[in-house]
Amino acid sequence: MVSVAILGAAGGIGQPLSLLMKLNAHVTKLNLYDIVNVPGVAADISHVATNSEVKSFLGASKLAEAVTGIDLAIIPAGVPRKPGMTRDDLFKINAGIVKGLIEAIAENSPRAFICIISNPVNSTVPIAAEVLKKRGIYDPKRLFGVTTLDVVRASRFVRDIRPDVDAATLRVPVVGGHSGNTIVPLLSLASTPLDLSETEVAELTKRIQFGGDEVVKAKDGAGSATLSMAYAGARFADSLIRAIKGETIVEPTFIALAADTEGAEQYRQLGAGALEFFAVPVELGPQGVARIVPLNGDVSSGEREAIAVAAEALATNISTGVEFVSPPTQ
Ligand SMILES: NC(=O)c1ccc[n+]([C@@H]2O[C@H](COP(=O)([O-])OP(=O)(O)OC[C@H]3O[C@@H](n4cnc5c(N)ncnc54)[C@H](O)[C@@H]3O)[C@@H](O)[C@H]2O)c1
Ligand SMILES: O=C(O)C[C@H](O)C(=O)O
Repeated sequence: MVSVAILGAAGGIGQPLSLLMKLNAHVTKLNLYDIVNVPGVAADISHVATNSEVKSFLGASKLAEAVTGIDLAIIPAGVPRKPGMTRDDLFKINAGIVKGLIEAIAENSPRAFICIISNPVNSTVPIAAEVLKKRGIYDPKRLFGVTTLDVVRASRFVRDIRPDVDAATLRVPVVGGHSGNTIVPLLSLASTPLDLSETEVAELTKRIQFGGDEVVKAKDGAGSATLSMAYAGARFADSLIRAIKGETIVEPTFIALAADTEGAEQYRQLGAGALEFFAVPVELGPQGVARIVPLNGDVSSGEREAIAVAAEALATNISTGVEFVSPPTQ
């Protein structure tokens, strides 16, 4: 029995993500919540011949009910980028949306696992943590910023220049955060040695860091990645659900390093320093984060420099999120 709520279910990500979660055989209850259009989406998806029960929740008055009795909330609610915008430009609108949704989850399903897709992830995850801390129910093992799309892109973009590599099984650890130069792919530690030239590493790194921009540009004002994100979000949610049921699965995700203080140490020394949140490879288990997985070798000097750049930007993104909920006292 796994009950999942998708908040922002009628959106560009929400719709295909809801469909993919309907296809997930572990899911028994699927609550679809949005402030517009969700009855049609839920009616449509409810006809798919799997055993889960789909319910529609439209508007703020239904939010509490949508998140009552759930094991897992997946949150793609909020506005996407248009050309020329950074993810940080979304903060003004999305910060308040995420805060409100987390408050409802905290009130009605305080032990639910929470996966945040809404951008800027580097700040919306700290917002969520702060809301949960204020309520005294924060468990860093149960809160995740979904960075799976960066890992998915890394595997696929490597294949573009190494056609002998299997994009579906190649794993490139991606650490840091989820925006521009906070995204740090560790190509030197890919699951298959890639033997890349310096130029190839530089070009691939840049493409992985700014892969989102390719989609924003191609959609030309109609939003950002939705279908690849739904795939990535469904993959992360499936991994988490299977881990809750007892499988051991590793996925990179943006979490509180406090979730595994011992495992975090290697990443702190690599450049995460005192940052509260960082994307790291995480072994998932029945309680969420089971442990932070150590890297399987030494990072290159270029990767170490990229982590330092990421850490500086992340420090600002994280405090912007924290201070949105807990403004500093003068
Ligand atoms: N983490 C990632 O890798 C990643 C990847 C792609 C997109 N994103 C982010 O995901 C978010 C959604 O993108 P999209 O393309 O689906 O946007 P979209 O505009 O197509 O859909 C967003 C949905 O959220 C709903 N919404 C707005 N306010 C809400 C509220 N208070 N409660 C519930 N639902 C609400 C809207 O009605 C809409 O249906 C954006 O912030 C985008 O930047 C993140
Ligand atoms: O690029 C965006 O704004 C959406 C998302 O974060 C992505 O990486 O595709």
